[in-house]
Amino acid sequence: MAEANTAPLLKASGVAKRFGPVAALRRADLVVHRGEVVCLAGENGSGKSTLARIVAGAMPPDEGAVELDGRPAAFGGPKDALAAGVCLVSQEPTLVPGLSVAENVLLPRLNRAARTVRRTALAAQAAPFLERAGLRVDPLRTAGALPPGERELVEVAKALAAEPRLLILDEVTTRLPDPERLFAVVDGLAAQGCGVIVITHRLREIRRSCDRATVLRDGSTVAELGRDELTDERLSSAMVGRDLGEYFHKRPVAAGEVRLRVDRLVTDRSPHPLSFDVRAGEIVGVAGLVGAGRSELLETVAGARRARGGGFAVDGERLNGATPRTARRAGVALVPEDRFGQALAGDHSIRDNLAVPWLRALRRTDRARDHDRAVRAVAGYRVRCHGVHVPVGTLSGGNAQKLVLARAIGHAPKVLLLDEPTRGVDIGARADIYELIGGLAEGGAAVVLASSDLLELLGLADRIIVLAEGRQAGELSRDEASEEAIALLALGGGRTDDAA
Ligand SMILES: Nc1ncnc2c1ncn2[C@@H]1O[C@H](COP(=O)(O)OP(=O)(O)OP(=O)(O)O)[C@@H](O)[C@H]1O
Repeated sequence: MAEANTAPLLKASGVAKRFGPVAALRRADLVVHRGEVVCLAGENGSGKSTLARIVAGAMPPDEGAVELDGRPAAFGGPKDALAAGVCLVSQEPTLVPGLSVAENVLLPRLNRAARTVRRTALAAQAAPFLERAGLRVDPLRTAGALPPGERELVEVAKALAAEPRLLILDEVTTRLPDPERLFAVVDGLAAQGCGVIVITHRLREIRRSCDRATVLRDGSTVAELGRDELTDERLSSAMVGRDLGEYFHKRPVAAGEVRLRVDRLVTDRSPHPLSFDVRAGEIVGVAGLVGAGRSELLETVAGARRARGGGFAVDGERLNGATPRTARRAGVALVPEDRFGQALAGDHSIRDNLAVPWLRALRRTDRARDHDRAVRAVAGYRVRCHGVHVPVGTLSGGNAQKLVLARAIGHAPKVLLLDEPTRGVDIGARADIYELIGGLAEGGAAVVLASSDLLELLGLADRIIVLAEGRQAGELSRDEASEEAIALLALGGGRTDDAA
């Protein structure tokens, strides 16, 4: 017993895993001690999620050993891992959409305990975990009705309710407007002796929350960085193997013709009309907390939701009652937040997914052209894959996101609507994507960028519109914009520009 206590909480050594011809992990090592927060870092496709899933019992390794408290952890599945206190919050959703928020939060416990608990009692039990996760919703609401950001917080609450000894957070913060709140929870868990593995591409979050970092490259552990070594330079050169230099290249603020005019638009989330213009060559940022109405605004302009009032126009042509098809014809492209729900067909190949917007226009498919286009996109966006014939569902999260972008940008849109475009994308590819977005704007497109990554907004946007509870809380020029100014408006402070 004493021996077990001195062993690390988690020790994974020499872990290898193949998926057919793809070696997702070759030789991965990872150690986590009690009370430690360890970052698992690496480029898209380096094997982080695969290692996380093996540790959490979702699949066995082909080779290598996973030990918990010094004992072999041969879990038969995630339930076994959960029973041993290992809990994974993964990149892709696990909530049961038809169940209530409370039932989802308590699902792991419900399996163990009696199932006849009344709904109101469940709501009361779930409430403290929702509160800790920072989500204010009625616990009896149906989980499937929540927007993606709020669903992510339900996932966090569900993990907290499982009272983990080892918590794995795989790209969780990319959907959260206030990652600091989650990191405060992580600090609290670590102080109680819980081990935490954080997977994130945001270097600032690594520095903020982690005691050290284990870096994977091509499926093998290549570096261990201590707390003092968690600098942007050390992290990025360990992950990518090259120096990335400056991320954002400031473009002169463009003053072309108005390309997108949003005119007293009322969306599902914003009963208060929204009005703004985006000129050719401009990148306009949209900031706001979860539930502020960012995604609904973009989806309405892309024709994926019906406008409840007002309208919008592209190059002076009003698009009333737009459908995705009419919006696309008018030159509007959307990169949605929910990549698998709205953008990609997981069972279909990279080639077919990239071809989708052109299929209808061409009326017949040109396989050779689709193939060439896919090969070019995969090379240009550095998508890690084993050929363009593989199903996109087998790609790592960040690589799938690159495909959604490749498809939207490849369509040479007049208006590009980006909803969390770099969610889960690694730092190397992120630099490439920022350059592409900037290039598209310079070519005359009007770009609307909704992001919860404030550095991304501040680095790319010419001006920033801040939404708060479906209302246009204010607009900040490049000179006025700062993290503090955005946060103040997003929290409801500052002026209100109600365009009613
Ligand atoms: N089920 C699967 N079938 C086939 N290939 C897979 C499967 N799951 C993962 N892979 C491949 O294994 C490699 C590692 O993927 P993994 O998701 O672990 O990477 P990651 O480091 O988490 O990437 P990201 O930062 O993009 O999330 C990738 O090349 C991916 O395409």
